[in-house]
Amino acid sequence: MLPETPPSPSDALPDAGFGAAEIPSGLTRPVAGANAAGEVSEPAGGPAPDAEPVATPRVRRTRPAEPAAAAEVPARSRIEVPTPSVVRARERGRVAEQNPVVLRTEMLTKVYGSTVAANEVSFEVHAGSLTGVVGPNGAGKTTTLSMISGLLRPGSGRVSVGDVDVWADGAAAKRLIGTLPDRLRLFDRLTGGQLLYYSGVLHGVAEAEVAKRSGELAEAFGLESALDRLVSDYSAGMQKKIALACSMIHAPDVLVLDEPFEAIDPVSAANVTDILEKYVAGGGSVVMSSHSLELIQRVCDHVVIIVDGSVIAQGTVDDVRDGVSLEDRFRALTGIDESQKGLQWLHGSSDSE
Ligand SMILES: Nc1ncnc2c1ncn2[C@@H]1O[C@H](COP(=O)(O)OP(=O)(O)OP(=O)(O)O)[C@@H](O)[C@H]1O
Repeated sequence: MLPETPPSPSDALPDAGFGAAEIPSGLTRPVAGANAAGEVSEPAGGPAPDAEPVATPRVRRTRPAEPAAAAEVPARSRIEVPTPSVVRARERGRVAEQNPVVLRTEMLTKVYGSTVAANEVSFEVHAGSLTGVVGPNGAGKTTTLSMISGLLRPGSGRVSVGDVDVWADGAAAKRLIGTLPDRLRLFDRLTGGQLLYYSGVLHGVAEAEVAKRSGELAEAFGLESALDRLVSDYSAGMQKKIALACSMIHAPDVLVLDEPFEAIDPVSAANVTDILEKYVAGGGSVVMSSHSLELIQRVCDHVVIIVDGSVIAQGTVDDVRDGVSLEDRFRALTGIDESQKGLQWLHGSSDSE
């Protein structure tokens, strides 16, 4: 039963032990080739792109032990320089290519009257990969992501997560997929805590585990103090964050996120990036759309470019951008500069001249 007051993070988690940007340990997933410490190595047998999804036990991350004694502290402490996201993404892209395919779209098509919103869209996502889906307005990104996450029935084509056909076995697929849909339609007369509670139990997570994960997710997304408030009273960015948290609470294999960074402030965006990077480092996979090509280039290891419903380029970010910035590549592929040429009346002299 739903508690009248949703479980407070502090009640549920006496000492969760996670920093503000740390993803809850229960949400990490195994990666093919990961050792007990969660480090990834290439499989001995080489690439296995069509292998079944990973079924090894989850990788649990533990805190390193405290230094035993002051005498162990080196005379001059080393300054830790964090690896930039872009370097991590490049390395992750290489490793992910060796991992099994967890998500596959095959010839996904959706037609509205005379508009072909998605035209035979086919691509694959490997375990441990962060894939960006980009394209101009109206290109078909939301249509494609909605068909992947089981929210919009394709006209034709197939989408599978592991060996589950999303449109043949929706219930099984929804346990494997976490979704942040376009145009959030949240049950906003619930509190944030209640929304997390329902998202968890409706995905079959045990109540005690939901309480634990809710606390950890609220802490990770900086929403601890907002859990007792109605979601309708949240700001746009807070609503996005609670929706993201809800998409993760059942520790899915794949996150399908439509513009997860929209309306989120820069500090929170860095925090969300960190959460997503840790999720994929634990073996999860993310497919997300964004209009920020700078963000996609920095954070994602793979990219799919869709124009007029069709995939016009896909692969690792480095392969697709081919030595120039992703934005320059995108402009060249989509001809977006060309489409602006007819606006001289706006850019130049006034009508009265
Ligand atoms: N329910 C609908 N009925 C009719 N046409 C639709 C419907 N949904 C989407 N479309 C059309 O399908 C095309 C693709 O839309 P979609 O929302 O997938 O694009 P998008 O790439 O997500 O765009 P944006 O970047 O603006 O969010 C557009 O031409 C859109 O007008």
